[in-house]
Amino acid sequence: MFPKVKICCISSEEEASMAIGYGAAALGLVAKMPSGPGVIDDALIATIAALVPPPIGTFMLTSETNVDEIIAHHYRTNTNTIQIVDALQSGTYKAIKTALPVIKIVQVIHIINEASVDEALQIAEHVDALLLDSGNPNLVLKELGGTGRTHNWQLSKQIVAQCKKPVFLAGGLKIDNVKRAIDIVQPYGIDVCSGVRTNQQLDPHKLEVFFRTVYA
Ligand SMILES: O=C(O)c1ccccc1N[C@@H]1O[C@H](COP(=O)(O)O)[C@@H](O)[C@H]1O
Repeated sequence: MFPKVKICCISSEEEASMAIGYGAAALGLVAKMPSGPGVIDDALIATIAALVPPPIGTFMLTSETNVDEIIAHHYRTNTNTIQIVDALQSGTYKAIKTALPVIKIVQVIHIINEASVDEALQIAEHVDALLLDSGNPNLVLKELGGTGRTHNWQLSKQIVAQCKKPVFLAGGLKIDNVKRAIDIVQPYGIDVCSGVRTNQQLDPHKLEVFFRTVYA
């Protein structure tokens, strides 16, 4: 089976339409971050999300780590999915589910070393899906995604093999490496930002070739 494709860093209604037109199953809308190229403001996230038809997923990427702040952030953007890009510092996933029962929760795990595998498998029990990325939340200026870098796919492969929830693979995916990444990791979905952009704009040619490569 082919993986679902999530196109991230959507920055306008036009980019949303283009990504959906080429076959995106989900769109990523990046809110305020400590670093990264894809950030847009909450009002624009809400505007784009409201225009996206079902069953397309609208993922609001939040760097909030406090559950009350995450819930408040959701109410400002109203996407159907919350992608949490950093580790929870206070509160529980259950509290988010109780407050927002129909909203899907996707937790990002930044693949750093073998310990990331245990972290992923433990957190998977509490969320709807995982997304494996290449950031480093331990840096002084946190990297929470949008790095354009790949990570150790052997660790991601271990997570997919053992995890009972859907797993998206992200981090530096592009036309030249996406097929190999899929063959190795066998993810439920793949997620791309910089690999389908030119000068930070969504590039229709790269998108077309990317989808063709994924579905080959
Ligand atoms: O793009 C950003 O600005 C960003 C910032 C902070 C967290 C996540 C961000 N984007 C996400 O990062 C992944 C990987 O991006 P890339 O393909 O390596 O460029 C992507 O899924 C975006 O969702």
